[in-house]
Amino acid sequence: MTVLDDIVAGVREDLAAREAATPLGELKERAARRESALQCVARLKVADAVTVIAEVKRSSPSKGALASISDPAALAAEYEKGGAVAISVLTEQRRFNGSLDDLDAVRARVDVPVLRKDFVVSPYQVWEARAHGADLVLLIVAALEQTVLESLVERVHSLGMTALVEVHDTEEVARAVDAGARVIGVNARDLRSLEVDRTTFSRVAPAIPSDVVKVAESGVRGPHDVMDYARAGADTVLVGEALVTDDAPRQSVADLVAAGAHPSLRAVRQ
Ligand SMILES: O=C(O)c1ccccc1NCC(=O)[C@H](O)[C@H](O)COP(=O)(O)O
Repeated sequence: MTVLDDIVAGVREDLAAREAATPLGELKERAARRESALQCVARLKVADAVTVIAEVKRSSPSKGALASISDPAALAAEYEKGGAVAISVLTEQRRFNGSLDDLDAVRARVDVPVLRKDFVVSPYQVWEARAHGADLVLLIVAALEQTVLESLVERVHSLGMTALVEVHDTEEVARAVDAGARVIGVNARDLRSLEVDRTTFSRVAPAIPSDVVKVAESGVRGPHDVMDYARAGADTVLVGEALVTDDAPRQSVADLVAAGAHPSLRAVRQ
């Protein structure tokens, strides 16, 4: 069993408990009372700059505890002030110590789009995401059969949200495109081995169609990595560990945003 298989097995158990506690009809009513989801594509991909998605991440299978984050909304507000175009909130409980309460708190505090970052395997979790105010939902190709992936992308988009479809190789890019992805994330972290290889993006991104937003996920340690991902064609970068372990997250986000807008990148981005 890979790490990803193990995480998904735990997610399915927790999901069954929530489904027993809250009927889908109730979730749909809550979702209907929410304001419409924010449109994300034009916010993630802007002219002349690589944008930054900042993540609320307490722990991870690869590193264990990273940060206690007693007030995820306050951290998200700092990220927003630093210039993050979206906030990623890990809601998986067992391995990342996240929750839907974190998503609620962040949603209530920030005006930028919020990503539900979890291991989504069922339409129920997509409705949950909308009911809790998410604008973006992560779908991991490696965790989903193609027909399930296609139906989840369709469900995310039909609820007005945007699917961030995560891949790790060019075969998965083809599956993501076939499923209708408008935003594709290339994860430098192999979810089976947990190894981080920052060259993954430059190898995989050329297979992504030009009209699809390209997200470079994982492994950003500082501004130089943002610039490397920008040179390799990223439209936006998703950063977790480097920000939650930093004493000055607002300034750190601002530094990454400044790197993404560095004048030397304009030539490569045209
Ligand atoms: O972070 C992990 O160890 C991990 C393990 C297994 C599945 C997913 C995992 N992380 C989720 C992510 O993709 C990252 O949180 C995100 O891309 C930010 O990465 P980083 O900046 O390296 O924290």
